[in-house]
Amino acid sequence: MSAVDAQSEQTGHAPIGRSASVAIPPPIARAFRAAIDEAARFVGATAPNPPVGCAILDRHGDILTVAAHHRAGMPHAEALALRQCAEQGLMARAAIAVVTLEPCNHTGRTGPCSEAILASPIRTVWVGVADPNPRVAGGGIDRLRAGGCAVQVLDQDGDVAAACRALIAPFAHWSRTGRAWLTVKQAVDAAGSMIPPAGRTTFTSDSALTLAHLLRRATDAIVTGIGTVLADRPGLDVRRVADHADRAPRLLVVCDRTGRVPADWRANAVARGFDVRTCDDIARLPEMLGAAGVLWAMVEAGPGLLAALRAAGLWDDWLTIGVGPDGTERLDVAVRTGTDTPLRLFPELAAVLTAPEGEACFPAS
Ligand SMILES: NC(=O)C1=CN([C@@H]2O[C@H](COP(=O)(O)OP(=O)(O)OC[C@H]3O[C@@H](n4cnc5c(N)ncnc54)[C@H](OP(=O)(O)O)[C@@H]3O)[C@@H](O)[C@H]2O)C=CC1
Ligand SMILES: Nc1c(N[C@@H]2O[C@H](COP(=O)(O)O)[C@@H](O)[C@H]2O)[nH]c(=O)[nH]c1=O
Repeated sequence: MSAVDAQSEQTGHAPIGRSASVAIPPPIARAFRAAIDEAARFVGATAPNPPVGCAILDRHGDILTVAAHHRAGMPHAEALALRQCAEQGLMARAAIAVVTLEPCNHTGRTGPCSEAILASPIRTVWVGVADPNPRVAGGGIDRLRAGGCAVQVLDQDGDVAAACRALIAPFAHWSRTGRAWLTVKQAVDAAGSMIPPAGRTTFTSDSALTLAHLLRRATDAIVTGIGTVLADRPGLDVRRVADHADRAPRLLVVCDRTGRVPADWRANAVARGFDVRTCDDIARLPEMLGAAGVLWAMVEAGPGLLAALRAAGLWDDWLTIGVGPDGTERLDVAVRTGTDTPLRLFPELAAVLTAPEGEACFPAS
């Protein structure tokens, strides 16, 4: 019996493969954490594919290798992890795969991961969350079971399962609706105003600005309003944080009904690598982004556009950063569609999300 199965037995929880509720044995939880962290490094690089991480363990629960999907067209996490195992001469010891998302069972840009796992010595698979993609939806798990693997899918509760769902929240939303996930990021000063002091475009703290750039890096597109473009001539590019996987958003959408985007600003944005488009009907914005392969977009706009998005219910989560009335740093998150928000991936925000009362703050003047 493996250490991992033994752990289940000692704790009295159902062993791998049963559908009954299971506590995650510590070696498996550790492997999930490693796979989640690796996948999180590529959030913002994989669209239209989801970010996925995979760890391969030996029968004692020791991690042999960890890998993630880097970008569409490149190997899936499981395929890369198996390749690393083989390259390192560790394949004979491979016994358990821990995958944040159900392995695929179709031939897309790469071969089916279920078959790659079945062709290896691995016979136990832990899955963080079933694939919401209708082309996969349970097929990978069924194929693995039919091929002789014991497969355990995590329960809905618990931090590990929540992190696996957070990783694919935009992908799940896009797969079901064709719409991009919209995160509004709003900076406010102590008086509740969004308008920066004269001569400046930002006013929040150093750490808040870093968080804003981390968010830019994690998303696939930035949405702004023509008022902001005209007032700030914003860069909206990723700075302040390293961009190891070339994750900077490629698409920049300006909500503008009157064709006022200045040619020189557009040319600058294009020179920085942006595909600049305009949107004259915000009702169509999520579909427009989704059709462009955007899973997750961040809105950085002024009070005019934010009020319109709020009134139309066109947001999935809403992050307010800045200074509270008492002068202290504030960080509020409102989540519209349950708790499966990708903002959970940011440690600073995970703390806010688990707070009993996440206060929502909506457009300031
Ligand atoms: N603190 C913060 O987080 C931020 C602050 N700002 C600040 O905000 C100020 C600019 O704010 P504001 O002038 O309100 O500009 P916005 O960036 O909010 O852009 C407003 C424009 O959005 C367009 N828009 C509004 N509703 C719709 C709709 N339904 N469909 C399509 N387009 C729509 C309109 O374009 P049209 O006129 O063509 O109809 C409108 O003029 C600046 O001072 C800037 O520094 C900006 C970003 C973030
Ligand atoms: N004022 C404000 C923000 N505002 C957003 O940042 C834009 C400037 O981006 P850039 O030109 O790339 O530095 C600005 O036009 C607006 O969209 N963001 C914040 O994190 N904190 C702030 O205080």
